[in-house]
Amino acid sequence: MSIPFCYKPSGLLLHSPRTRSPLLCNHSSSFSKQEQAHNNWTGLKFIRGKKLLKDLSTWGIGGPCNYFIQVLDQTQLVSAIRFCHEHSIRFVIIGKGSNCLFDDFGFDGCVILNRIEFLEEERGLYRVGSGFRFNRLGVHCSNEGFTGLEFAGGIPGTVGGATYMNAGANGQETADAIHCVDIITMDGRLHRLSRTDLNFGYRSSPFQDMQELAAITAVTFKLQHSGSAKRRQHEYMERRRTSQPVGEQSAGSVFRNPLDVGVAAAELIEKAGLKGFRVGGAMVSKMHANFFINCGGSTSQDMLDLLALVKEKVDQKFAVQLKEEILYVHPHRNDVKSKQR
Ligand SMILES: NC(=O)C1=CN([C@@H]2O[C@H](COP(=O)(O)OP(=O)(O)OC[C@H]3O[C@@H](n4cnc5c(N)ncnc54)[C@H](OP(=O)(O)O)[C@@H]3O)[C@@H](O)[C@H]2O)C=CC1
Ligand SMILES: C=C(O[C@H]1[C@H](O)[C@@H](CO)O[C@H](OP(=O)(O)OP(=O)(O)OC[C@H]2O[C@@H](n3ccc(=O)[nH]c3=O)[C@H](O)[C@@H]2O)[C@@H]1NC(C)=O)C(=O)O
Repeated sequence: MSIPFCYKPSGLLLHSPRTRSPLLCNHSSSFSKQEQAHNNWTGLKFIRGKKLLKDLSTWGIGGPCNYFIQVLDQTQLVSAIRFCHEHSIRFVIIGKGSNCLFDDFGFDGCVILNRIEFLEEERGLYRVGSGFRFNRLGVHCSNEGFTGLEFAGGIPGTVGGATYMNAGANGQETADAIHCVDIITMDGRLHRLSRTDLNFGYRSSPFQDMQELAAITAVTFKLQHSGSAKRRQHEYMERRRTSQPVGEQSAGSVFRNPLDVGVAAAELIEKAGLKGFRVGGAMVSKMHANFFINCGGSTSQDMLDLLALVKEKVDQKFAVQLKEEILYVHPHRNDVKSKQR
């Protein structure tokens, strides 16, 4: 199946979460007892009010979500989305939570944790579940002598997250290796989108603006043979270990590089004298200035304040307006701007 038109990304707001509201139904939840901790729905077990988002994010920040469900295959994912539709519950799909800032107030909708992890391979074509670890895929393909995903080694996200963000490093991007993407739309239908119909950019994908998208379920990558892929993957991993605070609680780069300026966000932040700068438990990494660390006990507000302060200082000093790469998931609303200062 394919969607017969081309999705074009418009101006992106990467700091704005695409918390998806159910489009079809409008009746209220059938759960009468709010204190009920678990619910079964067509065999799926929803955890109510007890799952802490800090345990689902690499930043280690975030309060409880109203509903939580882990899905292991596409059928379960469709059922979970249908459940949200039928009970008018907003939902977000997350992978490793390596690019998300959750709020201490949590999330009043449903968090769907994507664990669709299959891998099918045939002569350079790798069809992978969107919950498959991107790091593991990069190492696996490079070890098998295929080039295109060497940069994925060391990236903490999932294949779905990497496709959604068009993750990149070391001059390679996820989009360059994509052959096609399988998605579920909000009406519950499955579609296969060919790479030629998808416009990607630096850290941008058509999925970020696709109103009818419910979730990416699988991605097929087309890779070429290369005798040097394994060596390159090792080099990239070593470079990452020596330049990024790998063992600390972070969400990778917090700002996108301002391509029009031609200077990395990290360099601007360092030159503004902000390395090691702290707000509460949140700190600009002393190792890499575009990584913000939860040094222990950072609240979401600490991190939001640090983001705002760094933006302000860089703007004052260099007249450059940094844009977030990370996604802030607002606890109640789709509109996050009111929360950011
Ligand atoms: N280059 C590097 O070193 C690093 C790169 N990263 C990148 O950050 C990204 C984070 O990946 P990951 O941790 O898995 O993502 P997250 O769990 O952080 O999810 C982030 C957002 O991506 C969207 N998303 C994730 N999975 C899916 C899916 N299957 N279908 C539709 N939307 C989805 C959702 O957006 P919404 O809610 O708006 O729909 C979600 O809120 C990756 O691109 C990763 O490679 C992260 C750290 C370091
Ligand atoms: C970590 C991420 O991706 C990373 C990816 O791992 C690396 C490696 O290729 O390249 C990007 O970082 P980056 O642009 O900061 O790359 P680096 O090579 O570390 O630094 C760029 C430049 O900034 C300078 N730099 C870096 C860190 C620092 O504290 N100070 C500084 O001045 C470096 O000297 C270099 O001249 C991606 N980030 C973005 C926003 O494009 C992520 O997306 O989460």
